[in-house]
Amino acid sequence: MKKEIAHFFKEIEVLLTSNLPFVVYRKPNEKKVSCLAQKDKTLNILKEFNDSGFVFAPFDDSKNTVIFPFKKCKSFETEISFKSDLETPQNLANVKAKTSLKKAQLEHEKIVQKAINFIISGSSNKIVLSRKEELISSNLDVLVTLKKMLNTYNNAFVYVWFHPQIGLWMGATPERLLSVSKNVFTTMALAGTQSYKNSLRVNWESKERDEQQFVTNYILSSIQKCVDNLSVSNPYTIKAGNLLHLRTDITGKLKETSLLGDIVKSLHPTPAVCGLPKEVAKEFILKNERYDRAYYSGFLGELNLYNSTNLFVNLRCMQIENSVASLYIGGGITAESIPQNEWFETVSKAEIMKKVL
Ligand SMILES: C=C(O[C@H]1C=CC=C(C(=O)O)[C@@H]1O)C(=O)O
Repeated sequence: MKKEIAHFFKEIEVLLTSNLPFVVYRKPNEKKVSCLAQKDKTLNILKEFNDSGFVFAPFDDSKNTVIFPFKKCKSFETEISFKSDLETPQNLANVKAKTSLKKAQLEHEKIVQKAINFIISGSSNKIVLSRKEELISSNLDVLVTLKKMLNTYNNAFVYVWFHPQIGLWMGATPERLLSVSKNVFTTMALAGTQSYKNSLRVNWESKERDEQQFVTNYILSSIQKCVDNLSVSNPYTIKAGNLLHLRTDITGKLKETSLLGDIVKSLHPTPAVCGLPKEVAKEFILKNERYDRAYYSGFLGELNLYNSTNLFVNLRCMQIENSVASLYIGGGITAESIPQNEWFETVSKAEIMKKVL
């Protein structure tokens, strides 16, 4: 059901106080903002990839994926323009760091160096390492933050997701895990980062080219058996907020015998968020990152909803608990990485969420 913009956000405001599970989201470059609100507080776990609803999956693929089943939800939507004109009153949030950044920098650079040594020893080609940055933010208004994300990040998948047993997550991710519509399959290899300085015409160093090529190769080998008529673009530069990334688009036709669940399982987690070989990198991450990634670098989105599947990788995201906003940020490490540069990359990525707080 389509609603007026003001009416739509009024309903979201009511949902935010209701303690019922819901998600509000807008797909990249679309005007439609959708809401799916579950009618009860059950925590529904995804069992089959032919279910229909909105899924929310953690990084660790041995853990459960949550689904808001379409049948148990009410859904409504609105349309906003591309002119970024949602009114956002001054956000009165008073944001400050909870822990010392200097200490976080030392810790991050230490595990990056450990990963570089591990890679140089021949055990792995690439490992994606991340960290969590906690901010104290009194007076944070989730609705204002959502509107700011919608205004600022047109080409991202923007969302707010809530379940009373899990909490509230929000983000603006530039990375599509996969889309399937009428057997047409689309995915992307996204990696490599540099700051945006008023131009998309930039030079990419071998470190970034290599880390992105690892992702492309991995995706192609994972989907080869399931997809016909594969078409692969050349890597090109895209803008995501204050950052630039390298991206390769991959499309094809799903074979009739291919199962969506098998494809998702073979893709996730891709080397854009985990590394190569996948199991070795995952083990390194779970052992060495000193925190739980939870839903950061998992995936989320529409599963068999309105005749298509649109899943995104949960990046540039944060979790809001009481007055603490936890930002999750990471980057790909290869043999050529320099620990201090990797730290600054996470600092730049953190800006994407800080800008909307
Ligand atoms: C892991 C993240 O970004 C991934 C996506 C794009 C570029 C990346 C990079 O340059 O390392 C990462 O692979 C993150 O934002 O937390």
